[in-house]
Amino acid sequence: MTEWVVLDIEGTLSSTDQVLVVLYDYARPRLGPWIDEHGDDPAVARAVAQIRELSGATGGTDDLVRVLHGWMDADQKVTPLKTLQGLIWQRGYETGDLVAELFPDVVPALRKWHGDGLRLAVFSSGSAPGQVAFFGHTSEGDLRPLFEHHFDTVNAGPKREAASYLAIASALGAGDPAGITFYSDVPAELHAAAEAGWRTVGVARPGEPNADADFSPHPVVGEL
Ligand SMILES: CSCCC(=O)C(=O)COP(=O)(O)O
Ligand SMILES: [Mg+2]
Repeated sequence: MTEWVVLDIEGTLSSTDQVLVVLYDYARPRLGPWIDEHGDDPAVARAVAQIRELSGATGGTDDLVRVLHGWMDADQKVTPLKTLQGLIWQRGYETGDLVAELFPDVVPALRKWHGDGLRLAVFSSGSAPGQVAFFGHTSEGDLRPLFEHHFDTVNAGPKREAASYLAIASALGAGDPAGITFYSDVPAELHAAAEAGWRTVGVARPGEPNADADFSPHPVVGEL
Protein backbone atom coordinates (compact mmCIF):
# COMPACT_ATOMS: atom_id res chain seq x y z
CA MET A 1 0.00 0.00 0.00
CA THR A 2 1.32 3.43 -0.96
CA GLU A 3 2.34 5.66 1.94
CA TRP A 4 4.51 8.16 0.03
CA VAL A 5 3.98 9.73 -3.39
CA VAL A 6 7.19 11.19 -4.88
CA LEU A 7 6.81 13.45 -7.90
CA ASP A 8 8.99 14.68 -10.73
CA ILE A 9 8.36 18.29 -11.85
CA GLU A 10 9.14 18.90 -15.55
CA GLY A 11 6.74 16.95 -17.77
CA THR A 12 4.85 15.58 -14.76
CA LEU A 13 3.57 18.51 -12.70
CA SER A 14 4.53 21.35 -15.03
CA SER A 15 5.04 21.56 -18.79
CA THR A 16 8.45 21.14 -20.34
CA ASP A 17 8.04 24.61 -21.87
CA GLN A 18 7.47 26.10 -18.41
CA VAL A 19 10.96 24.91 -17.47
CA LEU A 20 12.93 24.94 -20.73
CA VAL A 21 11.43 28.17 -22.12
CA VAL A 22 10.05 30.31 -19.26
CA LEU A 23 12.54 29.43 -16.51
CA TYR A 24 15.60 28.87 -18.72
CA ASP A 25 15.04 32.15 -20.60
CA TYR A 26 14.75 33.93 -17.25
CA ALA A 27 18.00 32.42 -15.96
CA ARG A 28 20.10 32.72 -19.13
CA PRO A 29 20.95 36.48 -19.04
CA ARG A 30 21.21 36.51 -15.24
CA LEU A 31 23.84 33.80 -14.75
CA GLY A 32 26.86 36.03 -15.38
CA PRO A 33 25.71 38.93 -13.18
CA TRP A 34 24.73 36.45 -10.43
CA ILE A 35 28.19 34.89 -10.43
CA ASP A 36 29.83 38.34 -10.33
CA GLU A 37 27.57 39.73 -7.60
CA HIS A 38 27.40 36.66 -5.33
CA GLY A 39 30.91 35.25 -5.59
CA ASP A 40 31.20 35.28 -1.78
CA ASP A 41 28.15 33.04 -1.35
CA PRO A 42 29.57 29.57 -0.56
CA ALA A 43 26.95 27.91 -2.79
CA VAL A 44 27.99 30.09 -5.74
CA ALA A 45 31.71 29.59 -5.08
CA ARG A 46 31.14 25.81 -4.95
CA ALA A 47 29.15 25.91 -8.19
CA VAL A 48 31.89 27.91 -9.93
CA ALA A 49 34.54 25.41 -8.77
CA GLN A 50 32.37 22.54 -10.04
CA ILE A 51 31.86 24.23 -13.43
CA ARG A 52 35.63 24.60 -13.81
CA GLU A 53 36.25 21.02 -12.72
CA LEU A 54 33.61 19.51 -15.02
CA SER A 55 34.32 21.65 -18.09
CA GLY A 56 37.98 22.56 -17.79
CA ALA A 57 37.05 26.26 -18.15
CA THR A 58 39.87 28.47 -16.88
CA GLY A 59 38.67 31.91 -18.00
CA GLY A 60 36.51 34.55 -16.34
CA THR A 61 32.76 34.85 -15.97
CA ASP A 62 32.18 34.92 -19.75
CA ASP A 63 33.89 31.55 -20.04
CA LEU A 64 31.73 30.10 -17.23
CA VAL A 65 28.57 31.51 -18.82
CA ARG A 66 29.54 29.96 -22.16
CA VAL A 67 29.72 26.56 -20.45
CA LEU A 68 26.44 27.09 -18.60
CA HIS A 69 24.61 28.18 -21.78
CA GLY A 70 25.99 25.10 -23.57
CA TRP A 71 24.59 22.86 -20.83
CA MET A 72 21.25 24.66 -21.04
CA ASP A 73 21.12 24.36 -24.83
CA ALA A 74 21.71 20.61 -24.54
CA ASP A 75 19.38 20.41 -21.50
CA GLN A 76 22.11 18.78 -19.46
CA LYS A 77 20.94 18.89 -15.88
CA VAL A 78 24.35 19.45 -14.35
CA THR A 79 24.38 20.14 -10.60
CA PRO A 80 26.23 23.53 -10.56
CA LEU A 81 23.94 24.81 -13.32
CA LYS A 82 20.88 23.71 -11.34
CA THR A 83 22.27 25.39 -8.20
CA LEU A 84 22.75 28.74 -9.96
CA GLN A 85 19.42 28.54 -11.80
CA GLY A 86 17.68 27.75 -8.50
CA LEU A 87 19.12 30.86 -6.83
CA ILE A 88 18.07 33.06 -9.76
CA TRP A 89 14.57 31.56 -9.90
CA GLN A 90 14.20 31.93 -6.14
CA ARG A 91 14.79 35.67 -6.57
CA GLY A 92 12.44 35.75 -9.57
CA TYR A 93 9.61 34.18 -7.58
CA GLU A 94 10.23 36.47 -4.59
CA THR A 95 10.12 39.63 -6.73
CA GLY A 96 7.03 38.51 -8.64
CA ASP A 97 8.83 38.22 -11.98
CA LEU A 98 7.95 34.51 -12.06
CA VAL A 99 4.80 32.55 -11.25
CA ALA A 100 4.84 28.74 -11.46
CA GLU A 101 2.24 27.20 -13.76
CA LEU A 102 1.11 23.60 -13.19
CA PHE A 103 -0.99 21.31 -15.37
CA PRO A 104 -4.70 21.81 -14.46
CA ASP A 105 -5.13 18.32 -12.99
CA VAL A 106 -2.18 18.68 -10.60
CA VAL A 107 -3.46 20.72 -7.67
CA PRO A 108 -6.74 18.76 -7.31
CA ALA A 109 -4.76 15.49 -7.37
CA LEU A 110 -2.20 16.72 -4.83
CA ARG A 111 -4.93 17.97 -2.50
CA LYS A 112 -6.86 14.69 -2.82
CA TRP A 113 -3.80 12.55 -2.07
CA HIS A 114 -2.85 14.78 0.83
CA GLY A 115 -6.41 14.72 2.17
CA ASP A 116 -6.44 10.93 1.90
CA GLY A 117 -3.41 10.75 4.18
CA LEU A 118 -0.74 10.10 1.56
CA ARG A 119 2.56 11.85 2.19
CA LEU A 120 4.06 13.89 -0.65
CA ALA A 121 7.64 14.64 -1.72
CA VAL A 122 9.38 15.93 -4.84
CA PHE A 123 12.41 14.53 -6.66
CA SER A 124 13.57 16.82 -9.46
CA SER A 125 16.82 17.83 -11.12
CA GLY A 126 15.85 21.39 -10.17
CA SER A 127 17.63 22.39 -6.94
CA ALA A 128 15.71 21.87 -3.69
CA PRO A 129 15.71 25.63 -2.87
CA GLY A 130 14.45 26.32 -6.40
CA GLN A 131 11.70 23.72 -5.96
CA VAL A 132 10.56 25.29 -2.69
CA ALA A 133 10.37 28.74 -4.33
CA PHE A 134 8.48 27.23 -7.29
CA PHE A 135 5.80 25.59 -5.12
CA GLY A 136 5.57 28.67 -2.93
CA HIS A 137 4.58 30.86 -5.90
CA THR A 138 2.18 28.97 -8.16
CA SER A 139 -0.78 30.48 -10.01
CA GLU A 140 -2.89 28.40 -7.60
CA GLY A 141 -1.24 29.72 -4.48
CA ASP A 142 1.35 28.50 -2.00
CA LEU A 143 1.53 24.70 -2.23
CA ARG A 144 4.52 24.27 0.09
CA PRO A 145 2.47 22.83 2.99
CA LEU A 146 1.56 19.84 0.80
CA PHE A 147 5.15 18.58 0.57
CA GLU A 148 7.24 17.10 3.37
CA HIS A 149 10.50 16.70 1.44
CA HIS A 150 12.34 18.07 -1.60
CA PHE A 151 15.05 15.94 -3.19
CA ASP A 152 17.50 16.99 -5.90
CA THR A 153 20.77 15.79 -7.43
CA VAL A 154 22.69 17.14 -4.41
CA ASN A 155 20.80 15.59 -1.49
CA ALA A 156 19.72 12.41 -3.34
CA GLY A 157 21.83 11.94 -6.47
CA PRO A 158 21.27 11.49 -10.22
CA LYS A 159 17.70 10.68 -11.20
CA ARG A 160 18.66 7.72 -13.38
CA GLU A 161 20.52 5.79 -10.67
CA ALA A 162 18.84 3.34 -8.27
CA ALA A 163 21.15 4.50 -5.44
CA SER A 164 19.39 7.87 -5.41
CA TYR A 165 16.03 6.22 -4.80
CA LEU A 166 17.52 4.06 -2.03
CA ALA A 167 18.86 7.25 -0.41
CA ILE A 168 15.45 8.93 -0.64
CA ALA A 169 13.67 5.87 0.84
CA SER A 170 16.06 6.02 3.75
CA ALA A 171 15.52 9.79 4.23
CA LEU A 172 11.75 9.26 4.15
CA GLY A 173 12.06 6.55 6.78
CA ALA A 174 10.02 4.26 4.53
CA GLY A 175 10.41 0.75 5.91
CA ASP A 176 9.08 -0.86 2.73
CA PRO A 177 10.22 0.67 -0.59
CA ALA A 178 7.03 -0.68 -2.19
CA GLY A 179 5.20 1.88 -0.04
CA ILE A 180 6.62 4.65 -2.24
CA THR A 181 5.12 5.49 -5.64
CA PHE A 182 7.11 7.62 -8.08
CA TYR A 183 5.52 9.58 -10.95
CA SER A 184 7.75 10.70 -13.83
CA ASP A 185 7.65 11.38 -17.57
CA VAL A 186 11.12 9.83 -18.07
CA PRO A 187 11.27 6.02 -18.45
CA ALA A 188 14.93 5.83 -17.34
CA GLU A 189 13.99 7.48 -14.02
CA LEU A 190 11.16 4.99 -13.53
CA HIS A 191 13.50 2.07 -14.26
CA ALA A 192 15.93 3.33 -11.58
CA ALA A 193 13.12 3.77 -9.04
CA ALA A 194 11.76 0.28 -9.77
CA GLU A 195 15.26 -1.15 -9.31
CA ALA A 196 15.18 0.34 -5.80
CA GLY A 197 11.90 -1.47 -5.12
CA TRP A 198 9.56 1.49 -5.60
CA ARG A 199 6.20 1.43 -7.36
CA THR A 200 6.29 3.53 -10.52
CA VAL A 201 3.84 5.38 -12.76
CA GLY A 202 4.77 6.83 -16.15
CA VAL A 203 3.20 10.19 -16.99
CA ALA A 204 2.61 10.52 -20.75
CA ARG A 205 0.94 13.87 -21.22
CA PRO A 206 -0.37 14.70 -24.70
CA GLY A 207 1.86 17.32 -26.37
CA GLU A 208 4.81 16.73 -24.04
CA PRO A 209 8.14 15.44 -25.46
CA ASN A 210 7.75 11.99 -23.84
CA ALA A 211 4.08 11.49 -24.71
CA ASP A 212 4.94 8.63 -27.08
CA ALA A 213 7.86 7.16 -25.15
CA ASP A 214 8.04 3.44 -24.34
CA PHE A 215 7.15 3.28 -20.65
CA SER A 216 6.94 -0.50 -20.35
CA PRO A 217 6.87 -2.23 -17.92
CA HIS A 218 5.53 0.71 -15.90
CA PRO A 219 1.82 1.59 -15.75
CA VAL A 220 1.10 4.85 -17.61
CA VAL A 221 -1.36 7.70 -17.02
CA GLY A 222 -2.15 10.74 -19.17
CA GLU A 223 -2.80 12.96 -16.13
CA LEU A 224 -2.67 12.63 -12.35
C1 LIG B 1 12.12 25.25 -9.98
S1 LIG B 1 11.72 23.74 -10.60
C2 LIG B 1 12.72 23.63 -12.02
C3 LIG B 1 12.87 22.26 -12.49
C4 LIG B 1 14.15 22.08 -13.24
O1 LIG B 1 15.04 22.87 -13.18
C5 LIG B 1 14.34 20.88 -13.99
O2 LIG B 1 15.38 20.70 -14.59
C6 LIG B 1 13.26 19.87 -14.04
O3 LIG B 1 13.74 18.59 -14.12
P1 LIG B 1 12.87 17.34 -13.65
O4 LIG B 1 13.87 16.43 -13.03
O5 LIG B 1 11.81 17.81 -12.74
O6 LIG B 1 12.30 16.73 -14.90
MG1 LIG C 1 10.59 15.18 -15.77
